[in-house]
Amino acid sequence: MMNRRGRMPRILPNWCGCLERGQIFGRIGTPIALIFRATRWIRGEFIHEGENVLQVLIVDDVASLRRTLRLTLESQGHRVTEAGTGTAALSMLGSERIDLVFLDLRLGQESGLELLPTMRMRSPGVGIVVMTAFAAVDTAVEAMRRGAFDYLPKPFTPEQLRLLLARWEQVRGLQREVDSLREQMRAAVPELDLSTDEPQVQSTLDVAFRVAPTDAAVLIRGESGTGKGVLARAIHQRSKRVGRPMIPVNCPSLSAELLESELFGHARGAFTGAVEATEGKVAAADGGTLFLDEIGDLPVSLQPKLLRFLQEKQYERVGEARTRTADVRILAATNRDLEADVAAGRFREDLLYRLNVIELSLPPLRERRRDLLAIARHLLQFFARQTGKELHGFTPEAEAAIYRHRWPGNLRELRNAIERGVILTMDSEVDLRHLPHQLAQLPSAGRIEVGGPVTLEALEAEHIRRVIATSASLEDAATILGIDPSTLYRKRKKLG
Ligand SMILES: Nc1ncnc2c1ncn2[C@@H]1O[C@H](COP(=O)(O)OP(=O)(O)OP(=O)(O)O)[C@@H](O)[C@H]1O
Repeated sequence: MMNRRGRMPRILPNWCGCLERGQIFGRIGTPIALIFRATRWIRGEFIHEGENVLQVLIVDDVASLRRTLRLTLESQGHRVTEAGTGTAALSMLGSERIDLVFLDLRLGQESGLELLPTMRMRSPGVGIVVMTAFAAVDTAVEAMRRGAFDYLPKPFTPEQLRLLLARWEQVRGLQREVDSLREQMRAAVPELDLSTDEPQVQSTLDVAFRVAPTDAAVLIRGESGTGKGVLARAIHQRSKRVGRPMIPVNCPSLSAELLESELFGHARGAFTGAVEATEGKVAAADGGTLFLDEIGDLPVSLQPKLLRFLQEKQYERVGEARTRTADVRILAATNRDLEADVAAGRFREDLLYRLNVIELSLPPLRERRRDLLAIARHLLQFFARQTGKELHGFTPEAEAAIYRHRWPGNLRELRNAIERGVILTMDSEVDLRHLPHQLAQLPSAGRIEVGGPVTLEALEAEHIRRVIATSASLEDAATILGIDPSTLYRKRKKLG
């Protein structure tokens, strides 16, 4: 392998082995580290400060071994601190920023293996590499089981160490990427609060979470936008398959042929354009969950194949005779009347029975009056965080309008409306004028109810608006409301 200057690096001797025996660097450790670094700089291998520089803690009861490792690490550009006991190591982990720990498994009377879980608890993101002169596979396995990142047998060469550090850098990079993607997801998708004050929704959630850990097929029914996909994910997250993927398949999005290939995969050359073999979503969901959205739109020709897969866990790729198996839990959702589809011959009855071992039903939002404002406020705070705005909530008029609207698009429509409101407002509240115009239309009679989940302010605003609308003058309205006309004038101005 060539270095950055295009020269072949020399094979490095086993410095660590020498050092363990010779101890010659004990008194002149730092100058030697500088010479090491200068040599590496001349050879074009210099590590810039701040770039890939790790903060390393060496935990070993033998001072000479700590020094040996320290020299090698410092020569590679890293910063090192040392601890001779478990107690000292734990206190450093609690007080300093440490990226990586080299932990000797034999710490005098203490056992590094015993210390490992406490270290991880003290500093969850830290990487721990265990070292021992008594290299044994079972100790290594046990150390990894307790959360060690890697295992380094003693003696080791600088090259072994360099490879290990490079691997740690790679893992750290991936972890950072995962964290940043998670952050982006959190920003894009509201942290969903499934809690509810509606008894019907609560009993649906109770059943959902009771069946979640089993492998039973679940059919979720509800109008479009009622949160069927969200409920499916919540079930998957509470199942024992949570470490494996949940793969969604949108049944109406493709023709029967393409959907079959999307589900079960195809062999190379199975049809025009099939230049490569694909494994399909069933295989991708092996060990996990397959979420079949809009199952009512599954083409009739595909229904027997899905039924067979549900019964026998077996399938074939398109254009291939070989039978394959996959261990997949099926969750399905529909907004259609599947019984009517069965009666009309559009959906197989046996497939319906297989799919709805457990049936869950989500009501439309217009039937979740007790939850409506709580969900709206939750979404407002989510979008406020996302846009960096500090919002106190909705104006009473906005709340009244949210409460009386029928929400034909259900939670999806509500989410979009609140997002729009948060984006448009320049004040500390979201007002009716920031919400979609449909919400500003006059209420159909009786939508806002005394005793409903609505604030006093919203109730007052609605009452004032209706009394003014049906009174001949402001004075008449004030008389009906039992307040001074000037007070009513002020309130009316405030209500816009
Ligand atoms: N409890 C909730 N709180 C806030 N928003 C929610 C909630 N449940 C669902 N949503 C939002 O509503 C939208 C629709 O949800 P989802 O896709 O799960 O509905 P669906 O019933 O599967 O819709 P479709 O039938 O059209 O596929 C999504 O944007 C989702 O984030």
